[in-house]
Amino acid sequence: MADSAIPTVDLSPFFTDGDEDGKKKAKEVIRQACSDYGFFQVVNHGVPLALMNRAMDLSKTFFAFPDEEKLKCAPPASDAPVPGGYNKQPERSPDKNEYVLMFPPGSSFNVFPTNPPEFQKILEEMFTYFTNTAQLMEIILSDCLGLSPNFLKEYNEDRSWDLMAAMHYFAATDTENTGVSEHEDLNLISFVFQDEIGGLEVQKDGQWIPVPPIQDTLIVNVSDVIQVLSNNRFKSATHRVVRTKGRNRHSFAFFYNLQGDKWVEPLAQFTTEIGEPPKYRGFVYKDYLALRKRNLTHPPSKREDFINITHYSIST
Ligand SMILES: O=C(O)CCC(=O)C(=O)O
Ligand SMILES: [Fe+2]
Repeated sequence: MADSAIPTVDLSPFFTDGDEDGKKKAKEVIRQACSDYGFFQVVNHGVPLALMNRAMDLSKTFFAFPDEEKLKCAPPASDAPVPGGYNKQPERSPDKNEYVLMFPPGSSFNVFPTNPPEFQKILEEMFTYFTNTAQLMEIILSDCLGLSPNFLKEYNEDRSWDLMAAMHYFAATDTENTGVSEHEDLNLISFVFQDEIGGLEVQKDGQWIPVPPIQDTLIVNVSDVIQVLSNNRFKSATHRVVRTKGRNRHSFAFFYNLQGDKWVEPLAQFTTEIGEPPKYRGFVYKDYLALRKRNLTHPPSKREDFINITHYSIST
């Protein structure tokens, strides 16, 4: 079955001392999944399940409020890299969703709903746990790439651009069902926690594979920066969200990110040191972010003209 093809990895060996064999086996599955798909799921990932369920319930409560209530935490004018707070996709966008976006707890860019009252605290807790799991994941991915386990951590220690979105997708209509159009995430590593409705799909060999909702799992997605650093060893997965008729969908997406001034280019370990040509020219991360934002503010008329990471590809 196509949908069972997304591997699920148990991360518990990484939370207990001594299970070297368990760690090795998990890393082997992750390494393979990252080069085949850029997508896998994890269980026993360290994020408390009661917290995840509570966050999902509160998010459903928030998004069921009238616009007037939700707009109380609309983004104020600020120099944030992306607007924190409540956002709804513009009418002209094919993506029919709304979301609350946050930076790390304590960030001056954050604007939180005050209703339901517990929502802010629970969002902040989710963010902290997601960050811890992402820090574990960056050690695992560094290792899987044959780099020193601290490589990615040392490459970017600045956590101030990390993001989390609580998302709500409207039910599909008779004529359209796009939740999020096909894309690759631009950051380092993404996590998705989806509700029981499903709709997330990942592309492999030109086919769309549904990622079925499995309770208590997190979906892990390798993103563009890892693909560039690894000179395509690991894939940044193309994915999308398809909406369901008659059912609203909720999810959380966490984006473990780079600080905007970071320089991104294929690492020497995957190019000069092994005599392979780089597949990308280098760029400043925030310049790429600005181009991707332009896709949304000034959408090109043809899908193929949307900027993605191939903008920096070196043709061979
Ligand atoms: O809601 C989801 O399942 C995924 C959302 C997503 O891919 C994104 O926001 O980049
Ligand atoms: Fe995404």
